[in-house]
Order: sequence, then structure tokens, then C-alpha cells
Amino acid sequence: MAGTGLFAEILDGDVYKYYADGEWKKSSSAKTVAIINPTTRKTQYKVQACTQEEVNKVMESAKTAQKSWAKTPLWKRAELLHKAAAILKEHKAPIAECLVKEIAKPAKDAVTEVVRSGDLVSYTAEEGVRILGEGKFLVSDSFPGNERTKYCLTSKIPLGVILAIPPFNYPVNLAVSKIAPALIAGNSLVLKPPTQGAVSALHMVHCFHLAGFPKGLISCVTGKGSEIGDFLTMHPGVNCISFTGGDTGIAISKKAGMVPLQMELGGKDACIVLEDADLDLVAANIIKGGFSYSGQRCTAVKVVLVMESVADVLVDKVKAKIAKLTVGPPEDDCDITPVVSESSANFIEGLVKDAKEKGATFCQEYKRDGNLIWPLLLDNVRPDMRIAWEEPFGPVLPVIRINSIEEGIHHCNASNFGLQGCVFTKDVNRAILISDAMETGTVQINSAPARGPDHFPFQGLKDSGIGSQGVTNSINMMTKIKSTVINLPTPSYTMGNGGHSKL
Ligand SMILES: NC(=O)C1=CN([C@@H]2O[C@H](COP(=O)(O)OP(=O)(O)OC[C@H]3O[C@@H](n4cnc5c(N)ncnc54)[C@H](OP(=O)(O)O)[C@@H]3O)[C@@H](O)[C@H]2O)C=CC1
Ligand SMILES: O=C(O)[C@H](O)COP(=O)(O)O
Repeated sequence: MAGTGLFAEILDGDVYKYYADGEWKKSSSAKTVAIINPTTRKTQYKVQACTQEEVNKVMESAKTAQKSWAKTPLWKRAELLHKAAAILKEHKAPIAECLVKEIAKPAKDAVTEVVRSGDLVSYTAEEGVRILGEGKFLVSDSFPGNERTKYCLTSKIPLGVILAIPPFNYPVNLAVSKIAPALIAGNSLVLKPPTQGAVSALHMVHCFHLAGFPKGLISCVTGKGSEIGDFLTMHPGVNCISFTGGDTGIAISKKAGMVPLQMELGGKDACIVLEDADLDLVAANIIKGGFSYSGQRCTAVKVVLVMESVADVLVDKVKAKIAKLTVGPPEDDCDITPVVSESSANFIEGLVKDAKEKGATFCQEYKRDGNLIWPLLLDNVRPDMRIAWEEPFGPVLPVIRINSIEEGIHHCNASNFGLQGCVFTKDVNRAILISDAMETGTVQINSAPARGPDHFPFQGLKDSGIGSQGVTNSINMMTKIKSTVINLPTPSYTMGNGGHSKL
């Protein structure tokens, strides 16, 4: 159970501690932040509200710990990460329990998130050993005007202290997707978990603690982003920020100093459906893409752009599948569970009301009970409706009927987001042309958008992000190239087989 057994040391009374200098601590603020269970809408957990002074101390320890960590052999760093991954997977049940209670993730998906996270950590350890174990050797005579007098050796070096800020919807997976690449590359890491999801993240951090990482190398400070966020992101001790979340990321990008940024922000992923598409496949993917975790995925299908000639059939197929979705508490592993907060539910309701006033066709009756919103398909949505452009982050999906592929591409590209998109057609040649025309970081052909598998590159254009994630890209992003150039007094050329140079 959460907060018991091996995890008892992370709890003080009914308040979870924060993690600094290899120890679980109470904040001197004596203040706590409540985590509201989205299903009961009552306080489920409490975490420490860390102070700026505590953040300063964490940054100092992170800096010191990083210096020794960078001198730890790569294979040893990998060994510790493998150990943490195993501990994480072994304790999937209590961590999944927190995900269910804090963010209303359906029970089975919660377990999947923890297992996937363990796998991600192990994969990153393996990948890091390979890619960080290699550098480059360049010779000068390939550039015009140069003799072969310079040998350039390059290697990847750590950046220093990485600040990781994940969002509520994958508080474990999107935390380890930052922690593991940072550590394998020789960096230290400061985690600021999302408030909803903080206790899952603290349990996950304890797995790293149990694996035996050096003191100060990993820390986890809790508190509201609106209160300690700016202090963290503008802290002079931070050498890189890896953030996943909403528009907050745009504000951080403007405030952060001259440090590398990895930003994975929102999306309005379009699903373009051509006349020749396999409509059963499309309907299944719209359900999976649009409604899994109640639409609270950045990569959720957030608008369907379907050719008018097949729209009626597709809408009927999707309606039939929506009727079979189970709606209720995450503990029962329902398909549709309460959205993360009351303010989120209110926001979604605002989009629904706006669509109603402007004449969208409701394929189901709109129904809400607390934070629980029943799945809703809105047909005949037009560009003047907010739902055509804004991401609900909830189980409400708009359908826009189009009369040409160009119209679909135009809608997709007019969005300020550019995360992913998908196209359904049996004509692979047309699919490639459409993929090239869509201004998004990834296009899926004949499947719903998705970030995973976690080693695939994952990136957004426009307001959807800066840089690229995925195991390899994150490791590279959290390193810098260092060159050492050997200068020879005279040019030296190798003769290869059959000759020898005169010394
Ligand atoms: N592209 C991607 O990979 C993903 C994008 N998203 C996007 O994230 C949004 C939903 O997630 P949500 O968690 O609500 O996003 P938010 O942007 O609200 O929060 C993300 C994180 O930022 C923290 N935060 C809040 N304010 C600040 C601040 N001033 N400085 C630093 N950190 C701060 C939050 O902490 P606290 O919780 O304490 O406020 C949280 O940890 C959606 O827009 C979604 O599309 C989500 C997942 C993946
Ligand atoms: O927040 C998100 O939506 C995730 O980054 C998406 O991950 P998934 O596509 O693997 O669910």
C-alpha cells in the first residue's frame, strides 16, 4: 500500500515528505499542499510546500553531487539505473494506487504507466552506454585549405543540473523520461512534480533512493507550480530545463535564462479520414486516440476531419463504440473516469456550451457529475466554435466534415499547435503527401497519434514545443559536445596497406 512498508519513511503523519540530500525531509515552511482526489473531490494526500531556501539548498547539493557523478564510470551509472528500474517495477502496485487516487487514472493503465516507466529507465541505461561510449574523430584536411595537421576528438559531456517538470497526466512516466537520460549522461536532477501526481512521483523517487544513488544527485521538491515554479525555472543553478505541460511552458521559455530547453506542450492532434479509409479501423482508433484516459493525453485525437462522403458512416460507427465505453471510478477500471480537477471539468463544459450555442450536433446527451464527464462526440463542428481549435483535455471530441484533402490540411495547419496528427487511407502515396503537408512533429499513418514506444522521437512544432524527446534525443539533449584538438607540427597521413610514411 502507498506510504506503508518500504514507503513508510516518505510519510510524516499524513503529510508526504520531500527528498533532498538523500533524505526524506519536512519543510521548514510548516505548510502543506492538498492533493484532491478527482473522484471523491476530497483531500486524498498532502505534500510539503517547500521554501525558496530549501530550493537553494537542493540546487547547491545537486551541483556538488554532479561533479562526482560525472566521474562515475558509465557502466556503473547504468547499473544503478537498471537497479532503480527493477525496484520500480517490483513496487508497481502502491505507485499505481497513488495514480488512481491522485489523477483518476484507470487501475490497469496506472499499472501500465509504472511498468512502462521501469522499461524506459532500463532502455535509457542501455542506450546511454552505447551512445555516450562513442565520440567522433575528425581530421582537418577535409576542409578546403587545410593539411592533415589537426585531429579533433569529440565526446558528449553533461550539462550540470537538470530541472525536470512533468505534467499531471503521466507524473511517473514523464518524470523518468527526464530523470533517466539526465542521470546516464552524468547530470544531477531536481524534480518538481505536478501537484496532482506528486505522491506517485515521490514513491517513484523512493525507488531511486533505494537503488543507492549518491546523496544530492536526485532531489524532489514539492509545492505549487504557481508558487515555487518561477523561482525554480529562473534559478541560476539550473543548467537545463525539461518541461512537459501546457501554456506554462511558453511562459517558462520567456523567463528562463540562457539554458537549453526541452519543451513538450499541448496539442490539437487532427485525424484526417479519406474516402477510401478502413472505417472500422478509423472508428477503433478514434475511440482509443480520443477517449483513452478520458482524452487527457497531449497526443489524444482532438479533432476528426472526415470527408463528407464517408462522414455519416464513420460517425455511426464511433457512436456505437462510445455507447460501449464504461463510465465511472478509476478503481473499477472504467474507460472514462473523472477529469483531473473541477476547473478542468468547468473548462470542458465551457467548450461544450459554446458548441451547443453555435449549432454543433450532439451525438450523445451532455452529462456531467462532479468531475466525471460522459464521452461526447460533437458532429458538424464549424471553425467558428472554440472546440475546433482549443484542446479540451477531456472526453469530448469534435468532428468537422471536409470536402477536400486540402481543407483538412488547411485546418490542421491553421492551428497554433503542431504536435502530432494522423491520416487514414489505403493509398500510401497520398498518405505520404499528406504527412509531408501537415505541420506537426509526427504524423501517424493508419493509427492514432501516440508518444510511445518511448524510444521514438517525440516533438512538436509551433506552440507544441522546443526540441525533441524520446530516449536517444533526450540523452543527446542533456549533453553538450566537447572537443579536444591535437595539433601536429607537420601534416601526417596514413598510407594504409602497401606503403609506409617517412618519419
Ligand atoms: N506535449 C506533451 O508531451 C504533453 C503535453 N501536455 C500538456 O499539458 C497540459 C496539461 O497538463 P498540466 O499538468 O495541467 O500542465 P501545466 O502546464 O499546468 O503544469 C505542468 C507542470 O508545470 C508546473 N507549473 C505550473 N506553473 C509553473 C510555473 N510558473 N513554473 C514552473 N512550473 C510550473 C505544474 O505544477 P503544479 O501541478 O504544481 O501546478 C506541473 O508540474 C495540457 O495542455 C497538455 O496538452 C501534457 C502531457 C504531455
Ligand atoms: O501526455 C501525453 O499525452 C503523453 O506524452 C502521451 O503519451 P502516449 O501517447 O504514449 O499516451
